[in-house]
Amino acid sequence: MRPYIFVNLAMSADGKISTRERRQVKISGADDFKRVDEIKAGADAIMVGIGTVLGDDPSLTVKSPDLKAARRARGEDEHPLRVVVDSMARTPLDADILCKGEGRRIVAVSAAAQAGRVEALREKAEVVVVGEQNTDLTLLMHELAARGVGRLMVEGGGTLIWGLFRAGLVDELITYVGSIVIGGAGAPTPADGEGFAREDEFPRLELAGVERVDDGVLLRWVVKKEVHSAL
Ligand SMILES: NC(=O)c1ccc[n+]([C@@H]2O[C@H](COP(=O)([O-])OP(=O)(O)OC[C@H]3O[C@@H](n4cnc5c(N)ncnc54)[C@H](O)[C@@H]3O)[C@@H](O)[C@H]2O)c1
Ligand SMILES: Nc1nc(=O)c(N)c(NC[C@H](O)[C@H](O)[C@H](O)COP(=O)(O)O)[nH]1
Repeated sequence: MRPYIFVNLAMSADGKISTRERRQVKISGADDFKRVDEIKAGADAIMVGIGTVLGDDPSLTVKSPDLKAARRARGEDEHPLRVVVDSMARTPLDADILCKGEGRRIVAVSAAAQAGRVEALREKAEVVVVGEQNTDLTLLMHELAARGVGRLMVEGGGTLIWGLFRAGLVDELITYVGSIVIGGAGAPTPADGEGFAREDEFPRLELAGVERVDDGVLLRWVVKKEVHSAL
């Protein structure tokens, strides 16, 4: 059992999700940010990697008062459960994701995380320990499903997104392509990490939507499920 997992990100026309110094770039336009708020409000949980927390300090809160009221009317917290994948428990205790907006938080660490840091985080969030060195994403998804998470939105960054693809955990990829060029050989992209090397490893996608939004393009793919040859 695991949640339905959809990745939503914005990238420049040349495929970067931030600058080579990992500085956040406003890529989406007003309409796309509004769409992001809507899908965030419709999610049970929203997830980022620790690199995004350290780089952007996002709160991952729902912005629209109407959307927050609709969540409350459904008996839900104003904001989705916020999840940080943080193998070594490096989430700062004053991070916006832990401090801004009411609602539940989970920090997912590995057994290798330093005990003192884990204990300190327990004051601000539920800490889930899954995996030895690296947070085990598959086990984490079972933990989230066990807590009632049916729809999980992943915002990034590139390392986490590649890790999710490698574990076969992505059901849908939504990419907003903005009308800027960022460049930089080392600038983060939607899927970083180790990367796939062999053709037969590449996740295959089915294009489910193409839409002009603001001054860019919104692409929606459904990830094809591997068909294991019947042995
Ligand atoms: N444009 C966008 O839509 C968007 C969205 C989010 C983040 N970003 C950008 O992405 C950059 C951050 O990306 P990043 O790759 O540095 O960091 P990240 O957010 O992907 O976090 C990486 C960390 O998360 C943990 N982690 C990630 N994958 C894991 C896995 N498979 N198993 C276990 N632990 C895992 C590890 O601790 C790892 O160090 C920032 O510059 C941020 O601005 C852009
Ligand atoms: N969809 C999208 N378009 C962008 O142009 C951009 N830079 C991001 N980056 C992802 C980052 O995680 C979000 O920008 C934070 O979620 C905003 O921070 P808040 O949650 O509002 O605190 N995401």
